[in-house]
Amino acid sequence: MSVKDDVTAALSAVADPLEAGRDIVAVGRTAGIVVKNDGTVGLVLAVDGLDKAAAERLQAAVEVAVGRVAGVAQVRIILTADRASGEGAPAPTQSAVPGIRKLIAVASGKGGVGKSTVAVNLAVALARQGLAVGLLDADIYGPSVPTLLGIEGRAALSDGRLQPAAAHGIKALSMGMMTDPKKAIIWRGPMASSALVQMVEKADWGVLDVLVVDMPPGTGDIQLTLAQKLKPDGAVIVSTPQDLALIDARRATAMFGEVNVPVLGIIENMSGYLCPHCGEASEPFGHGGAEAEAKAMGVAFLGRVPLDIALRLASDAGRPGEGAQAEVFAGVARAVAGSVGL
Ligand SMILES: Nc1ncnc2c1ncn2[C@@H]1O[C@H](COP(=O)(O)OP(=O)(O)OP(=O)(O)O)[C@@H](O)[C@H]1O
Repeated sequence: MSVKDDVTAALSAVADPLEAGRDIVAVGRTAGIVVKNDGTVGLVLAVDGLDKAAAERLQAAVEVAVGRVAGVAQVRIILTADRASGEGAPAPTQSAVPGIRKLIAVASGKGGVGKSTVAVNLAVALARQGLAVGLLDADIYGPSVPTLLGIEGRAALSDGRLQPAAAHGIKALSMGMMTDPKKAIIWRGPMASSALVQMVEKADWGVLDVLVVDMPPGTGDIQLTLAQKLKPDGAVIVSTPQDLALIDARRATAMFGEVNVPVLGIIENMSGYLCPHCGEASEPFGHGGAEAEAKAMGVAFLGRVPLDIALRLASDAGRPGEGAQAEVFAGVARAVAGSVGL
């Protein structure tokens, strides 16, 4: 038997607090069991119908039962209160999607500023910090996450559910894995945003600490609808130092403000040029513009990534998390995780 089977068996031995004679697996309180290589087990526990004390007792019972299974080093339980919860029920600790604790949008006011590069490297850096991470490439105009992660082919379906691909320690789904890359598809606004919301809600992500969503660039209807429907816990805005990009970054910040999504901060990408030959840094577009803009808007400045040919080459080859910029992304990941309470 696998560790997952043993975990399920252990859960089946926990009595349901409401339905006498039945266990918590039989009544459907458990879902999304994942077992990681380091022995961490994650699962979703529905505590609807229970008051705070009963929910805490059940959580403790599950922790003890699963913790006793051979091969389990750590147990992570995500509580959900899906069905109408009574007064005093615990506040949900996850995002609006059961099984996904936090959702972070990576956005930019305009295209081509390196939003996808940042989203992929941020996701990989978060995973290196021990978090279970998913990445949704919601960029309908130019989905680049498959290339950036070195993923080929279409997404698999199992039991009618889309299966994210595993790469570089994260799970990923992309619009580019839905269609023939050679065929252009024309999405009408509402169609695109509802397809994307379904990819968050219906795909088989398992239990995630955080889902990073690489948003479509810009601040139009699709972006606004997505931000409204996905209700991210926070947004990271990517900008280059040029004035025009900064005006768009301001628009993107305002758009998230409109739908009450906190902006976690701004990253200045292509900030200065790192000469691959002499290592000298020059500044064709200036630098520091995004930092000043962040200050003016009262949002955090998360860091700057220079124009680095090594980063572009690694990105094109599907090898994120390499080279001199890995440290910058690790710092951004720590700041972002901290600000959403991960
Ligand atoms: N800091 C950087 N140094 C060097 N090249 C970079 C850097 N950031 C991004 N690039 C390169 O710039 C190009 C555009 O980057 P990316 O696809 O991430 O941008 P985007 O904002 O997501 O674009 P889109 O408008 O398609 O969404 C890619 O070739 C990428 O490798």
